[in-house]
Amino acid sequence: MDALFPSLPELVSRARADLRIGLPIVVEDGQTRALVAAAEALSAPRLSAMVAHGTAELALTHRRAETLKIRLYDGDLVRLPLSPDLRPADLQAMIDPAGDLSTPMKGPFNARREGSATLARAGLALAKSARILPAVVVRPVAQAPAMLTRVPIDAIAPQTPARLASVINARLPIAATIDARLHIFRPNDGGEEHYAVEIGRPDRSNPVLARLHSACFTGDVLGSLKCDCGPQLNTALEAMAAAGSGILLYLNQEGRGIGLANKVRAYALQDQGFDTVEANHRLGFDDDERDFGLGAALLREMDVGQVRLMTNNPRKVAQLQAEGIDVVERVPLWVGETRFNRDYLRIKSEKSGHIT
Ligand SMILES: Nc1nc2c(ncn2[C@@H]2O[C@H](COP(=O)(O)OP(=O)(O)OP(=O)(O)O)[C@@H](O)[C@H]2O)c(=O)[nH]1
Ligand SMILES: [Zn+2]
Repeated sequence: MDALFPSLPELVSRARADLRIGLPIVVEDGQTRALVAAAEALSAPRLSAMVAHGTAELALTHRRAETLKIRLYDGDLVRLPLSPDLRPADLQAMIDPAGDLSTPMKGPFNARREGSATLARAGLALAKSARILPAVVVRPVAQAPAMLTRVPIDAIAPQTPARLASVINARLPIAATIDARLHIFRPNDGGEEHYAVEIGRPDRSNPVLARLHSACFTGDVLGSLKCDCGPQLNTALEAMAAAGSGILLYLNQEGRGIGLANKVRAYALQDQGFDTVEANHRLGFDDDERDFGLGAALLREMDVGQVRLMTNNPRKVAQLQAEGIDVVERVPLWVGETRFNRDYLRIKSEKSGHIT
């Protein structure tokens, strides 16, 4: 029978789906457990039920805490006590920076010092991996309610990478070359699928011309002028076609790993005057939430051990090296500057260390 029960990665997958639809989950650390719900997705009746006992708290990342001027006692996060008469609009104002400038009189907020932040931290990690705002309502409980998904804390540890399996590949003639093949990879934790475009037949005994491209719906599909992703994608494919071979990994890490909805939230903040990094911070995210270990795992899956990597991002080079992929050369990829993305590209080199 045990074979029919959910594995830890499967529980995480369920938990992510539950959070996104506004259902609380139970996070357990030994005998300690709490209900955890995504603040963004909670309906008014569920929010009332979560805060009714007066023991619930709101966990926010240190990035959001900085914007709200909340003193940190837990290092990377804060826990704010929630009163039983909390109104949905007040919660919204704490978690969502959209109204920070129009209603700047929030607070002062005092974070909890007593108790453990372990379950709250796990809840925030899950919310990030579900691509929703990193803001969770946490309520300690003695017993786990039977109908809710229960996740042991060990399953949520960020150092537990998903295993990726090749699903299928097929020939795909594209504008850059007719000699291309599209590969689909699927993780075992219900997360996003990732793709590889293989151009020609790369010789694995030599360094392979490679690119880790992060999904950008606005740039890749709509031709947005706010970033350089579309031109980078096309230029990389054309360079591989010209060289006769190469591998472009298309990683579904939209918005530097925060998801499209949050990226568009960041764009709305950029409309208010914040830059790309400040916008991420106000939403509660770090500058870059991507894990390029994923790229290394896919390259290994495709039998590639050495690459000439097309990128301006030194983090990509460092993370691939750290994961055992030999980056023998960095090939710069500066294309697609427009008057709409000039500041964005400048901020990337000033704040994110991109090599110009
Ligand atoms: N959060 C956020 N993500 C953005 C923004 N603009 C573009 N992105 C995302 O950033 C990712 C592309 O990252 P880049 O920094 O252009 O490129 P890189 O992949 O880090 O580095 P290169 O290899 O040099 O291109 C894609 O996932 C885009 O969706 C933004 O303003 N905010
Ligand atoms: Zn883009």
